[in-house]
Amino acid sequence: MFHVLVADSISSEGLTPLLEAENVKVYRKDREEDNYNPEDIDALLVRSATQVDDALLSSLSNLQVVARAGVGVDNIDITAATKRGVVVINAPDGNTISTAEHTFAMISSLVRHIPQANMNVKGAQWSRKKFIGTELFGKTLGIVGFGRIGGEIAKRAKAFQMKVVVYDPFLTDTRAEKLSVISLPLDEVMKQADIITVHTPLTKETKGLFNKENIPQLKKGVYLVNCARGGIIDEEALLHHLNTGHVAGAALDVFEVEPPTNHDLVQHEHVIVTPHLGASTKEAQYNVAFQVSKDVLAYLNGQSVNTSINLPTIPKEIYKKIQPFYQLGKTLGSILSQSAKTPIEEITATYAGVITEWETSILTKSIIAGFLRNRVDTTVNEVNAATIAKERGISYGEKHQTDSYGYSNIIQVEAQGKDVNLVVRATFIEGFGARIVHMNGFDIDFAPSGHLLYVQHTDRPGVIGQLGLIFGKHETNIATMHVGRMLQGGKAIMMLSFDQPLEKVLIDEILLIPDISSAIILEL
Ligand SMILES: NC(=O)c1ccc[n+]([C@@H]2O[C@H](COP(=O)([O-])OP(=O)(O)OC[C@H]3O[C@@H](n4cnc5c(N)ncnc54)[C@H](O)[C@@H]3O)[C@@H](O)[C@H]2O)c1
Ligand SMILES: O=C(O)CC[C@@H](O)C(=O)O
Repeated sequence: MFHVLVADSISSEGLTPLLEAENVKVYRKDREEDNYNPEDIDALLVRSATQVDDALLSSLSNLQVVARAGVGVDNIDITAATKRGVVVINAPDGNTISTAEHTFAMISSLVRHIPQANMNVKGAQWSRKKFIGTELFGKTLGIVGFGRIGGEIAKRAKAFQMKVVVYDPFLTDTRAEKLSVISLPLDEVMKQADIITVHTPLTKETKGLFNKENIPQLKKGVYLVNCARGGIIDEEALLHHLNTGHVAGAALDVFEVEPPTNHDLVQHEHVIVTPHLGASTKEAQYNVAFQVSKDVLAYLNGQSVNTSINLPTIPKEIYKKIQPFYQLGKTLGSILSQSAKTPIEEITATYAGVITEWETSILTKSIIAGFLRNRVDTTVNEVNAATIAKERGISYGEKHQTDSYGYSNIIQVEAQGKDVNLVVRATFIEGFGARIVHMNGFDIDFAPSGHLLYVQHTDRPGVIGQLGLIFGKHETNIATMHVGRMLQGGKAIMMLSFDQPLEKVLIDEILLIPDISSAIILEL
């Protein structure tokens, strides 16, 4: 049973996939009767109210996934989550239309002074002259950040017969052409626009993108709109230039601190505000809740997710094909980790055959995760494998090759250290399962699962007999046995499997056999 905690106010209808799943129990933080143990929580669902910081992540010690029912993940410490192996999911497009519509409502309200006029009439006044507005028709709208929301705003602006100029360093000419907008450098947008609306995430680059120094470069009488993230337009700078009259007015849905503490700005007669309402429609809240619920359920059930922030996204049809190799990758990493008795500095994964047609980086991460899992005391998975490997000074890489040794697919993993060089090669056979087909120079054939013993010995008569005697004495039944050698009478290996874990004392006895050089227990 998976335990899911819904920490913020999230649409109940949108949670249906989780509420109806038989293997999920949903707790709502705001429902006193919902008692839960933080250490049992597998998945956490939030909007923007809950700060998912390292302290919260550490208190939810079993957490596998955090889902943000919305776009911005700035309330989630992604680095901390990644380090802890927690997958972060969001719902990138469920609230696009609502936010674009809200922005457009803000723009219209701003240039026609609707909120101020509304208050005027409700205050028993009738000041018609005071509220002379500006038409949108023929004006230039500057959109800074031309992603999903920016694009929807452009479409609406076109319907109002506005000229649209945009700035986005990652915008392709094809998309600009498709949406009939003019892509310009930021300083040009700043010079030309009568109204500027920002739709970027809040990053190091976009924090204070509009500031005290550059706001005077905007057209005198410009209108500024921020329905993205507080701080993209510096609040102090905005207030200053509203007071100088350079900025005619501003519409703000988001603030540097929420609820806002800059009262002079909020109360300014040319500023209109809403309490972060961009995504607050029934439709958007249903969409984002439904999207993340489906993804959380999929992730908990070991299926692929559509929109993870810190996990490579694999299309569903590819995921189905790749899944057995993904498990095999973990197993190969684990075999190497258990066989290497000295430090490993470099791991190389080589892929051949059909798998080279797919994205193999996730398989490489699963190998690294399998390798590290036995060695570190934190949870390691494909999310944090790269970070932890780097911390431990282990570099890794991957190659594709054409020679697949006669198999339809091959994964080979090589682990190198100062005194060690280990190689394991495996294949996955549809309907039959995974097989290890090569180990450290020897061709062999065994299923990599269960309780195994990997023995290196000299190919001489009697070695297997002596081993058999030791197992017989300890009443330990050998389930399967595979032998590989290069030359008659030369070095050889054995892979034995057992029905239960092996006792360490048995290994000490085996190592007394003169022709056996090593015996390593592998638990897979
Ligand atoms: N007010 C709300 O309730 C609400 C609702 C949804 C989204 N948002 C916020 O709106 C913003 C945009 O959302 P979206 O869904 O359109 O995201 P998106 O990722 O589709 O678009 C963001 C765009 O910003 C561009 N960008 C990044 N850095 C830039 C820079 N330095 N200068 C110019 N452009 C830059 C990116 O290239 C991208 O095209 C996000 O911050 C999101 O959190 C707010
Ligand atoms: O949860 C909300 O209402 C705000 C969402 C919005 O800021 C987002 O980034 O998706």
